[in-house]
Amino acid sequence: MTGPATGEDLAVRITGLHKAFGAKSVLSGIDLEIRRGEFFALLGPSGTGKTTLLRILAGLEVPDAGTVLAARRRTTVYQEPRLIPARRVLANVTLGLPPAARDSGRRALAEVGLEGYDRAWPATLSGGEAQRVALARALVRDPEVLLLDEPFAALDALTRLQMQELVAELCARHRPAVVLVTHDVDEAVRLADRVVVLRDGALAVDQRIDLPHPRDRNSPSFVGHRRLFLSHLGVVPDSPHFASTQT
Ligand SMILES: Nc1ncnc2c1ncn2[C@@H]1O[C@H](COP(=O)(O)OP(=O)(O)OP(=O)(O)O)[C@@H](O)[C@H]1O
Repeated sequence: MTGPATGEDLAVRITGLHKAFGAKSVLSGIDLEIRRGEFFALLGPSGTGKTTLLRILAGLEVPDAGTVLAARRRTTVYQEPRLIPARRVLANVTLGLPPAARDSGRRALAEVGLEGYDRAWPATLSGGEAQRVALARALVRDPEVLLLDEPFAALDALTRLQMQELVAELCARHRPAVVLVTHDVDEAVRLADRVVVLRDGALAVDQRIDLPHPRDRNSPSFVGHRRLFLSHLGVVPDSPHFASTQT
């Protein structure tokens, strides 16, 4: 069953979650609680069920067994911006909302660095700008749970870093619970309060990251966390760089 989260502090509570596609078991007995305002990252090899878990949280997929309780206002940002080409930027941001939402739509655009883009057409935007619009569209809905499904994966490396900074800033200001699905270990360690590795249908590591923001990717603690997650992902950190920076 999927329903509203109980308990004042929790944004998500998952108990005994199972999901299979045909004969293939994808999630087997997941228990997970995510607090309000917590930035939670889910790492895992390709095909382990990260997106399936996110889709279950979004209410787009139904579990075979278990209980999924989640705060009511949930919004997803995907790898691709999913804008409607025939609608201008502001109309995309406020899609489905009453006309009075236009002011908050403009404010959300300003928050993502796109002040004055209200009347632009999606086709005229760069990939990074389009993804900023997708973030504004999520923001204007004031989500209690923000679901991020590899939102930076299609961007070039520099834009990705800029977007990570933007998301860190927005989430620190608005404090939704965030569930970030990513392959990028550094992204998870840069952004999250807590990182979980999903392997073979189960949660393999559940690690808090208490480093202050902004986080220095070269600090010994950052490097230590990176090594921990890489080892749980089955990547052996044996390069000279790793050997010289490990803690
Ligand atoms: N609707 C579906 N029908 C059948 N199989 C599915 C369906 N959705 C997902 N799967 C399968 O479930 C498994 C987990 O998929 P999922 O997309 O959740 O993994 P993932 O960890 O997000 O992978 P990636 O990191 O590559 O995006 C895969 O083997 C996938 O093929």
